[in-house]
Amino acid sequence: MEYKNKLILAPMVRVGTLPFRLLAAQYGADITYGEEIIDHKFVNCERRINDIIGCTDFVEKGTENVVFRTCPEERNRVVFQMGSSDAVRALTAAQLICKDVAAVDINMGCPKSFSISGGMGAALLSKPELIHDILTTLKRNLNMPITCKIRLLKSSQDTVELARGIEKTGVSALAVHGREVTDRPKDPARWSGIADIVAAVSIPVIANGDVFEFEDFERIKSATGASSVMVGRGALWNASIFSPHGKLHWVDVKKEYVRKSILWDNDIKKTKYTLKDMIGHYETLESVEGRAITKSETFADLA
Ligand SMILES: Cc1cc2nc3c(=O)[nH]c(=O)nc-3n(C[C@H](O)[C@H](O)[C@H](O)COP(=O)(O)O)c2cc1C
Repeated sequence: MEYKNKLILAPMVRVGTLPFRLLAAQYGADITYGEEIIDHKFVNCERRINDIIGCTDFVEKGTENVVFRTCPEERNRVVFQMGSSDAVRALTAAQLICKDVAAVDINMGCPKSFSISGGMGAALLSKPELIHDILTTLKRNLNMPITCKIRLLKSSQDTVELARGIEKTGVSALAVHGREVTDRPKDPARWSGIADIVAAVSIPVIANGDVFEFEDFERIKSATGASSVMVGRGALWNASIFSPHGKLHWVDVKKEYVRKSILWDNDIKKTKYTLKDMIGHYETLESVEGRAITKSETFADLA
């Protein structure tokens, strides 16, 4: 997969399932990341072809719990993002998925306590040897692009050193969320921190943070020098941000998301979470619609 000059849907837990990824791609996203999946969970999954819906499922053994659902249409643009703290386990998980996705990414930015306490996500940022171990193990054993997503460290020098170390592992690209681990989402992303990394490495850097309008794609590219751009909340609130023809009204995007969720039999809880975040950005969830979504238990209720 080529990482230059791409518009990319960011990995988002509960949001980045198959219907949302297809939604973003329909509006113009070139590459779509799945929600982070923890390797511990994934190694206990089995691959099943789902002929009824026309997709491929990875289901927790002994259950009907679909951990990851994909379909041939997105094969060449979907990135499987994984949480891991162990090279061998990461490889075992990646080997299960490698034929069904375009690339595998390791999450090195998640600040949540379950990630940090498990040695995953942002915990990796202070363990360059483990980063090296995980990325080189994946790189050597899989014939597909391997990438990772990091946050900024406290000093630009440390971040640049980290990025150079990551580049040496042979990854195909490096996604940089322009915030530090302790920053909150409302704190402005530091595009200058991303620019420092772009100047120091020669692999494609994917710039991420505070892209909310189509025009921001060019703004962040010229501010950072990055070749590609990744969007999180801007896409969650209106996935048509990727369209060069201008954003659609968010209500139309919401309807299309519900339609796709039904079509692909998405996890109802994840659809509800995504819808509430989407709607909550524009209006109160105390509305008739907001309360009805909260109460709904099935797609029939939601529809
Ligand atoms: C609901 C939600 C879930 C997220 N889940 C993940 C995740 O699974 N993996 C990850 O690397 N980042 C995750 N993030 C962070 C985003 O990928 C992105 O780095 C962050 O939102 C900054 O980009 P933005 O300013 O465009 O929103 C999540 C963000 C949101 C809002």
